[in-house]
Amino acid sequence: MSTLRKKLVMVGNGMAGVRAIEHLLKLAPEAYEITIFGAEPHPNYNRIMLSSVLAGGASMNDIIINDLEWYHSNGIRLYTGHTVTSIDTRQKKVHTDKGIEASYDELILATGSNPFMLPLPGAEKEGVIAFRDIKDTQIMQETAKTHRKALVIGGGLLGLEAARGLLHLGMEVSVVHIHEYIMERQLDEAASVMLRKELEAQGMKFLLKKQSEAILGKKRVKGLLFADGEIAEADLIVMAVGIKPNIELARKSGIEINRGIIVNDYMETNTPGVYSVGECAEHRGIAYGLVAPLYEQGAVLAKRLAGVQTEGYAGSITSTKLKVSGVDVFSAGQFTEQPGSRALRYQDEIEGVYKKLVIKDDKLVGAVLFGDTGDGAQLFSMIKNHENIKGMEKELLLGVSSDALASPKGNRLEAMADDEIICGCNGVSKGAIAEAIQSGGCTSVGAIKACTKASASCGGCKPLVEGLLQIYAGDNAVTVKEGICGCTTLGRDEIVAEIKRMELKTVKEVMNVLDWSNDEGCAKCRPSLNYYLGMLWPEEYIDEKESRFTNERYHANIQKDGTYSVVPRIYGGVTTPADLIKIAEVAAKFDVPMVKFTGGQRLDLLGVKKEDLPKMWEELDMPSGHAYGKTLRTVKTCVGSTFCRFGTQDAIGMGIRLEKAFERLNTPAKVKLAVSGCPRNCAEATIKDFGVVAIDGGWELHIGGNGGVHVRATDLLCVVKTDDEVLEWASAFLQYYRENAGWNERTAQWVERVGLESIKQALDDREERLALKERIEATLRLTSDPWKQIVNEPELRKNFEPITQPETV
Ligand SMILES: Cc1cc2nc3c(=O)[nH]c(=O)nc-3n(C[C@H](O)[C@H](O)[C@H](O)COP(=O)(O)OP(=O)(O)OC[C@H]3O[C@@H](n4cnc5c(N)ncnc54)[C@H](O)[C@@H]3O)c2cc1C
Ligand SMILES: NC(=O)c1ccc[n+]([C@@H]2O[C@H](COP(=O)([O-])OP(=O)(O)OC[C@H]3O[C@@H](n4cnc5c(N)ncnc54)[C@H](O)[C@@H]3O)[C@@H](O)[C@H]2O)c1
Ligand code: SF4
Ligand code: FES
Repeated sequence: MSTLRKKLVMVGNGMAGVRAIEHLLKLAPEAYEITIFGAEPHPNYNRIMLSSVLAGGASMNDIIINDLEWYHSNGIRLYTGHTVTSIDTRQKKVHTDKGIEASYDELILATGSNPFMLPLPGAEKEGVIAFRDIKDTQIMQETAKTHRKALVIGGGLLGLEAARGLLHLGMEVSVVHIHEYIMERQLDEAASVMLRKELEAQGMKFLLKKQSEAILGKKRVKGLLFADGEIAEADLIVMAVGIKPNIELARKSGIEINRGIIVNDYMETNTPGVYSVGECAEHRGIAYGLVAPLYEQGAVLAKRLAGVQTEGYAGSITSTKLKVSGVDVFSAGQFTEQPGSRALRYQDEIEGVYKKLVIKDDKLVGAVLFGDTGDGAQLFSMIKNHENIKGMEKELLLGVSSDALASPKGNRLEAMADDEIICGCNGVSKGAIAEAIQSGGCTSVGAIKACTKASASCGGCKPLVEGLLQIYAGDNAVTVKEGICGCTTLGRDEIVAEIKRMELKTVKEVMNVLDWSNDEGCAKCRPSLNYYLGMLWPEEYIDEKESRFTNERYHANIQKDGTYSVVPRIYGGVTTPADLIKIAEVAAKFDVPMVKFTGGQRLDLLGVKKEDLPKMWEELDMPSGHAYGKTLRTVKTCVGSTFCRFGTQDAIGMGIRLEKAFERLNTPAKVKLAVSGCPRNCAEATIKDFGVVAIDGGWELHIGGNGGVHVRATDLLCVVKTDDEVLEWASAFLQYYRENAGWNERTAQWVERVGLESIKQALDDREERLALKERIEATLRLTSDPWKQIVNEPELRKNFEPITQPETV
């Protein structure tokens, strides 16, 4: 090693510091003789992934970022298990607890944070730990083998990830949170409630608005006492109530500190030759606790040490993604409204999706996503780049398609600068990924992950990595089959095939036999399995109510204010004076705040209290309109030849016949039909899932249409002559859709995915059509009106009594 090299010493062998060294080695490999002291007995590892290790998604070996060979080959002297105890800033020397002394020309303090431990009486007992490092993770893994009850104090990112991991290890887990809403530092109330409900469905319990007072037990923890006098039993308590920058060494050495070690834009402390980077550093009043900003700091520090021109570090906007399998939560920037900003919200209780965008001066400044976080990375990029989004607000809120995100210059990804960071967790830029694809020959996300580490931690950047793969690898891009959710690697077709082959009959059995990673499943797989099992075994399978969304469990559409709606079935949109009088009387008797005609030609009684639902249905004595859930909704008709002078066929008669044939049918997603009496198509049949349009001497049958956000016109399936043929084709089409589409896949998406020709081919053969018709009729014969059942069974009526416990989704 050259004696001309300056001596660089780093205290702390964690993610931020070593990242800065990696950069420095690229910029000036010969400039320094480097020595690193790390208190932990390990080489640099990915702390972020401890959550995955706990939840069974990675092993300890997977999380090593730089192995000992890396230090060796880069000429770095590494002291693991050494804590630096003092710095002599005048002599420029550091000392460790094991008696080592090292002199430096430049010193980096990268000491990270310490977990904040609540100073409760009894906090020193055995079984009370934090969740910060490999040692803590190992203690949790070991404890789960011999003990059952775990309490996690703190419902933030770390607490929830710890709790999910402990559930995976088979423990009973309750999260103790001081506020009413979990993750209040990242989420608004709506998203927080949705998250809690989903985690409850996965088996996690919550003790909210609880102030911990003392830890009980003799040598080992036995329980936790709260300020309200209640006690929760515990064999293990994990504290996850935040972190505090590790500044003790700096304080003792006279380096300027506040909450963290104070640094300027070049990561310099007030002491010449001493720098700080990572969670221990405080820049412009902020000490960050996420890796993306720390990596940005590291890049600036490396340039400074290498003598490369840099504009300095100007602070970061941050984004977070909860790493819990089966739960998609994303938060970025300023997620609450402030004076001068406004928020746009979208909530779909049925799909379990919530989106909120906060906009200021026509720029996106913050976002919260729950249930569908696919757009998170793109939205975050728009926030960071202060892009003007005027005119794009609606598209951004309603499921961003790549078109909506296309910048005026073309695709946003293409327009991004090469040095823009794509993977915040691992600090990987667009340029690095492009190079891995173009020069490194990577053709899949897995290969890019192995080569650059992009998408190796929280996975939030995966959609962007996939996008870059499409741009740079084009047709060579290998898309890897995805599981239906994070609980399994199996796709829809494999699961259905295995259920059939092994004759699996319950949701639990499927999860056990097919090796689900989450014992309780998640909001995506539970309802999917419930549907597939019901579709495959109509006679034996008993619908699992807990696998359904609120609307389907209460057979009513929940409204934004928590009330419900009542929609009786009105076949083909045709009613009678007697039915209208009955509806009006019930609406008046129960003080229904609003009665509205729906787009599906029926009457919607809105604002109904849950407890009134059974009584109202009893008095109405009409079939349920199923205006909720995944089933046949309406059959819209025009007046057809009955009254219209253009009509060539009886559209009303055909509509009523279809609605009576398929009402109560369970389908992968909601299904709407329409019948028009001539090609003028007044019933808008060509934007329905199954549309029937009269022509001279017969009917055109159309499939795969959709109104709403993503409008799609139907494809023509065939032309038939008789009414019976319409029924035959409709039956065959609907059953084929039931048997082949993914749960929650509308016919429009399904037709696009499998192609019109494949459906035509499958239905072309009459024998096959009749077999499908026979199967749908067998299923339909087993259905009954849900409200008739509820009205007549006192046990079922009890579900509608007011409840005080939170509902689970
Ligand atoms: C379980 C878990 C999950 C996380 N998930 C995410 C995530 O998904 N996304 C995200 O952005 N962030 C996440 N974080 C936060 C992220 O891990 C930290 O922000 C990051 O590790 C901080 O890096 P650092 O180098 O500043 O500190 P650290 O990684 O803590 O490294 C500091 C090192 O310095 C050592 N040290 C301290 N004092 C001395 C001394 N005097 N002498 C020698 N050595 C010393 C410490 O032992 C430690 O090893 C997570 C954290 C945890 C614990
Ligand atoms: N997915 C991720 O990005 C991820 C995952 C894990 C950790 N981290 C990072 O690690 C650090 C530590 O995470 P954290 O969740 O501990 O910190 P945090 O500060 O984000 O959250 C702590 C939570 O504990 C709650 N709390 C505080 N005092 C309490 C008390 N007495 N009783 C009950 N609850 C109490 C707070 O209300 C808060 O919600 C953070 O910087 C975090 O960003 C990030
Ligand atoms: S679609 Fe034809 S038959 Fe039906 S109302 Fe319109 S014009 Fe009349
Ligand atoms: S942003 Fe977390 S893995 Fe890429």
